[in-house]
Amino acid sequence: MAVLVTGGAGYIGSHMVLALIDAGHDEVVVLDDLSTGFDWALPPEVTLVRGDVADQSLVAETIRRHRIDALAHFAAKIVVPDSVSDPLGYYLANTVKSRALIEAAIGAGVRHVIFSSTAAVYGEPAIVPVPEDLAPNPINPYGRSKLMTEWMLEDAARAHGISYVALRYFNVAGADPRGRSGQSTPNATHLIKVATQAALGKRGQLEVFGTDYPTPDGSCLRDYIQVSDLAAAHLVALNHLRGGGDSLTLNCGYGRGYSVLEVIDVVKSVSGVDFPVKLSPRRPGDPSRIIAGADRIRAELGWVPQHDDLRAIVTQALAWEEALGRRNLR
Ligand SMILES: NC(=O)c1ccc[n+]([C@@H]2O[C@H](COP(=O)([O-])OP(=O)(O)OC[C@H]3O[C@@H](n4cnc5c(N)ncnc54)[C@H](O)[C@@H]3O)[C@@H](O)[C@H]2O)c1
Ligand SMILES: O=c1ccn([C@@H]2O[C@H](COP(=O)(O)OP(=O)(O)O[C@H]3O[C@H](CO)[C@@H](O)[C@H](O)[C@H]3O)[C@@H](O)[C@H]2O)c(=O)[nH]1
Repeated sequence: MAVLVTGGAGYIGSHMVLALIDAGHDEVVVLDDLSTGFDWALPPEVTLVRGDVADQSLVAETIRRHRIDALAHFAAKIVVPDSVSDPLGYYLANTVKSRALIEAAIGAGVRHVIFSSTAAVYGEPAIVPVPEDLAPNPINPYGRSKLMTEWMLEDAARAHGISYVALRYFNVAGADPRGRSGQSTPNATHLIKVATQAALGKRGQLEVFGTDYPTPDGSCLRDYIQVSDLAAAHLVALNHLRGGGDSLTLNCGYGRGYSVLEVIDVVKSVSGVDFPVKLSPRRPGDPSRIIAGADRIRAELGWVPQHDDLRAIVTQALAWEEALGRRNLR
């Protein structure tokens, strides 16, 4: 059996590839256009097909040639504020291209799909921690573009007899504890990444986007999940589907929120650097608080996180950022 990982050269996808290799799965094939990913992030035993997920003939040929039964679909555009300024670009990348991929994959014989969805489908939830059965209500084009793909997958799975797990990731952070991969995107916008860059002097300061939210300290609350824990959730989802399990939609988070200001304190404490912080206006598209209802994935898949520790997550992110500096990458 073989798995096709779209976006496998990216941050989270590369950790999924490592998890599959570590688990001894027969064959791992990555489809990636390297728009934000890196071929060097892939171990040598992986086959990289460089191309677009919407190239249906490439997708079909790849699936048939490698006898792929399962698709893990990570490839996407991922920056919430960019989706506000370029909504049509996000609907193309995350919705239209996913439609083409799903169609080609089902046509070529894929039986199982794991989809990278997002907490952004909930928007500004009335309940936190947010349970999966709360009606989605995204407040930015990124969340909408992903929700539409969840719906396409649900409908296509029912019509064509395949099974899927849609994993709604909360805020993904940290790096492979063995130092093999991490968040490498230049000009990344994610808080922990940006804060580690500020601590290492790669950025002059860190901006806090909004201090007037209805939260205890006025900054936004997020649920930060460690990236290898998230990859492990994909592995148990894959085993569930291959074992004949039903389609599922599951949150991936720890069920606890940290404010932006709390995260900054931890990065300062772990790094020992009191980098400059600027209090700035709100960023477009940001919900004030988003925390996972985290019970269902444990109950359905038996997933047990191993890295639920913000200090450890920050330590890994710092170590990876230093390693990137040594590789002369930003
Ligand atoms: N990072 C987070 O906190 C977070 C949270 C929720 C959901 N997600 C989802 O997780 C997935 C992976 O995110 P990431 O943080 O690893 O991002 P990333 O940018 O590091 O990875 C995306 C990968 O997809 C590739 N790609 C993009 N468009 C492509 C296309 N059309 N064809 C082929 N390859 C393409 C890129 O080159 C890159 O390797 C995304 O679907 C994202 O929406 C991420
Ligand atoms: O330099 C920065 C960067 C971020 N933030 C704030 O930090 C929080 C987290 O922001 P960020 O790390 O950019 O993540 P999100 O915008 O919450 O989005 C991430 O988490 C979502 C799930 O919650 C995913 O869907 C997205 O793909 C992923 O980028 C937000 O309040 C931001 O305003 C700052 O204050 N300063």
